[in-house]
Amino acid sequence: TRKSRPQRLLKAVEGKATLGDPQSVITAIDHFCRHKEWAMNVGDEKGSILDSLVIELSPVNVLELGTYCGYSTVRIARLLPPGARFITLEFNPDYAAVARQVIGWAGLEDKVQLVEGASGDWIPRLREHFGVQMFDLVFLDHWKDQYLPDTKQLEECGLIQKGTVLLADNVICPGTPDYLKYVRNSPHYDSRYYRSHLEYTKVEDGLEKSVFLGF
Ligand SMILES: Nc1ncc2ncn(CCCCCNC(=O)c3cc(-c4ccc(F)cc4)cc(O)c3O)c2n1
Ligand SMILES: [Mg+2]
Repeated sequence: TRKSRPQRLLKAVEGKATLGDPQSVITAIDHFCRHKEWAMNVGDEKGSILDSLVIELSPVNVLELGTYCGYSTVRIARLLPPGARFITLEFNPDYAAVARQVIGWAGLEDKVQLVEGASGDWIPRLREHFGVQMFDLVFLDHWKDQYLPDTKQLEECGLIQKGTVLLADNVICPGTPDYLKYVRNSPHYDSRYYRSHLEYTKVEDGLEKSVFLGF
């Protein structure tokens, strides 16, 4: 059977990137998505905003919801301080298989724990399974209608505490209206929109950064 798009994306990485060099993996994926086949990575424009926020925050405990091919996983992991821990959840086993290889090609496999499964099932188990107390940064990039229920579940499980930063992709396109309303109207979050474009296109999209102020 014909290879899937993630598998073709991986081939582009293997053909162009340098083993152990995260930047070359990022460049190879962006080139493939811009010139060969569009894919739903956060991309280079929003990726630069993501980079600057990770550098500024220097998070120790990071959670990513929705790994896909591991593009944002590599972007984040390459900037983390030594000793940081990064858990990324992926629902789709085919995406997860590709992401493991992309992360491996970047030489970042020791910094990332890729967990296969649905966020809703895993969030209540993160503390006892991984011994993580709270997250400094949560990057939301999975099903758009899951952003809000998962945020509420993270709050209830005490995995979001004062100072935790939620960074949400696609708040305009495809859009996450209920999540946006919640974080922008809640007195417990200080929210800010970083205007950008849908990856590899001229369509408007952006990232919403929401800092939890504590209950
Ligand atoms: N619960 C749970 N737990 C864990 C999980 N892991 C994966 N999933 C399922 C997530 C499936 C992929 C999510 N991402 C997107 O849908 C997405 C789409 C577009 C887009 C597409 C077409 C257009 F025309 C315009 C924009 C652009 C983006 O940047 C996107 O991120 C999970 N679910
Ligand atoms: Mg996205």
